[in-house]
Amino acid sequence: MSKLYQIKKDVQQVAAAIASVLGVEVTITDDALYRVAGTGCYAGNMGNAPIKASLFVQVLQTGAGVIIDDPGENSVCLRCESRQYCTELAQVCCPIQSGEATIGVIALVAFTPEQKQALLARRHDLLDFLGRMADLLASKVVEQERMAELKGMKNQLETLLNTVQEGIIAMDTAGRIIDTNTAAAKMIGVAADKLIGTNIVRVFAGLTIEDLLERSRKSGTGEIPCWLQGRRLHCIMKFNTWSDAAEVKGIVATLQEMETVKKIVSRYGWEIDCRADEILGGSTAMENVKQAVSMAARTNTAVLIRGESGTGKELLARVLHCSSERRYKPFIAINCAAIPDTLLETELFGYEEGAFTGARRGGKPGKFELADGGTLFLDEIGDMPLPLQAKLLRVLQEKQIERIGGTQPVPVDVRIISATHKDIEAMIKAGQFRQDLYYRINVFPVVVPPLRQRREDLPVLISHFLEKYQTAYAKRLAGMDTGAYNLLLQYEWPGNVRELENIIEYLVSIETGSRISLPHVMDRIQRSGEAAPGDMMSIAAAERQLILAAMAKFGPALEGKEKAAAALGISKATLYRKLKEYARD
Ligand SMILES: Nc1ncnc2c1ncn2[C@@H]1O[C@H](COP(=O)(O)OP(=O)(O)OP(=O)(O)O)[C@@H](O)[C@H]1O
Repeated sequence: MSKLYQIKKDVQQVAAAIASVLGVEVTITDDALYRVAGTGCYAGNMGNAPIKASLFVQVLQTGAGVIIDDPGENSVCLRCESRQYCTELAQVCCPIQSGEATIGVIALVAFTPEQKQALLARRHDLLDFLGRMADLLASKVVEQERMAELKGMKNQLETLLNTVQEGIIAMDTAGRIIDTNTAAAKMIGVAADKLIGTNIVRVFAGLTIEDLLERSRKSGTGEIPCWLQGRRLHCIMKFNTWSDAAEVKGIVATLQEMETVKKIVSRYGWEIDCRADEILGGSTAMENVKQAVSMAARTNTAVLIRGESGTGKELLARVLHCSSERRYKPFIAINCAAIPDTLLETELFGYEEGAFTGARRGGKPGKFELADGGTLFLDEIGDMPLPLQAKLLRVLQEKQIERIGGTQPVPVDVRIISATHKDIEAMIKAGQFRQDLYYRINVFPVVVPPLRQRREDLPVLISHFLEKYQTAYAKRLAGMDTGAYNLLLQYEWPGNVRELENIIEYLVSIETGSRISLPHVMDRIQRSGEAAPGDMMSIAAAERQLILAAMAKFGPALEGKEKAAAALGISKATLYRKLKEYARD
């Protein structure tokens, strides 16, 4: 489609205006010689086939205007196919130029002697006038091209905005919505065209204009509470301003639904690195624990995991979550002992804006809301203060929470896994733990025995952590001295698997020789014991057992003692001193 054809309405208007002012007929063709507009006898003959007038061809080729007073006879007309039917008496022809290109021809035609006289009398003025009309049409073409370009850019931008998952709302500085993408309209539940013109503070009831301006000045992010026809829109909003020179012209808000944020956290934060075979240990005790976890994963009931610190309670809780139907939803963990009592309530249940002095703008969701649809792991539940135990019980019964300072209950669907190393039954007797809460959280009990009661698991754990930390420290060791290995097997492990993992990491990191040696192990275990004085006996006992085993193997003779000291990696003097101590006991 030619450039002139795209503005054919304008072209026809110009043709009609010229004809009525000058009293002659007008015809306008495009650069392919198709008639785009015409008056009088030309009016009904538009765009069917290219016209064959050789005069128009010449104007298009030369880009210069022509006046002829003898159509049919003029030398230009000699090549014209319609020459013998030509009824025209005079013509003034002018090219229509757009930049360097000639995009059409505009012509005035006289069919009567009066028209011819009028035309020829003012021929040069008329050529000049036609030149201006041609310029007018050329500028219309440019305008049309710009409009098409702008429309293309607008479509591109709209597609872009509607492709992003975040909601986007543009507004003026008074909060009046100017534009919005489909994601925002969908989140709010109102059609985009209905939102345009509405003030944002009418959509988000908790927002004021002052608040909006302050947030946008600081490019702030926060939750905006919002109730839409009884539905709570839980989203995170970020505000930015846009300016023209130094003046702020408007504000853009981006919205993300909490549900989406939680899905991302859940997907990328956890789902990918959690597998049931991460629980190591083939002892009967551990096999029973693994079986219990896999059974609990098939249910939706509350699980209470009990065991000493470092036995792997959190690991079991994560594996349980990942093996359950909730695996694509969040797993949120909170350690009730690590957070001061006063903060624990807000951490669990969240708060609304203005709930207390210093409360964050827009409020904050609690762990219950973040875990919605997934699992909440309440570690060290035995440390939860009594008043909060009562509130937790109510939430578990009613399956809804109320943020601190909030007025509306928020429904939550959360599976609870709790863990403790405390003697909860004794705490119940002492009035420190609510019995009714205990029944609620202990529907499915799982007990993890301490490492010292399942020593069969030690070899697999030792070799796993050795492998893990050799890779981490980019080292390759030839293994471990027998004495060192035996000490690890005999030690009491009061800190359970966590302590074992820490010690092996330390041993791998400091070892400069090819094998992990007994003195390093003894030294490290000794220091571990110093941190927990109650466990000193177990280290001493392990050491005694080792030395006596070596003596039994190599015999009490001088040579045997020398061999035992060498195998244990200690000096003969130390061996004699130790043996003297044992003899005194
Ligand atoms: N059976 C196991 N197999 C492999 N790794 C384990 C095992 N048990 C524990 N671990 C590892 O030991 C470390 C401590 O485990 P975790 O934090 O789960 O213990 P916990 O009982 O929850 O401790 P706490 O009561 O102190 O919170 C983690 O690095 C965990 O991966």
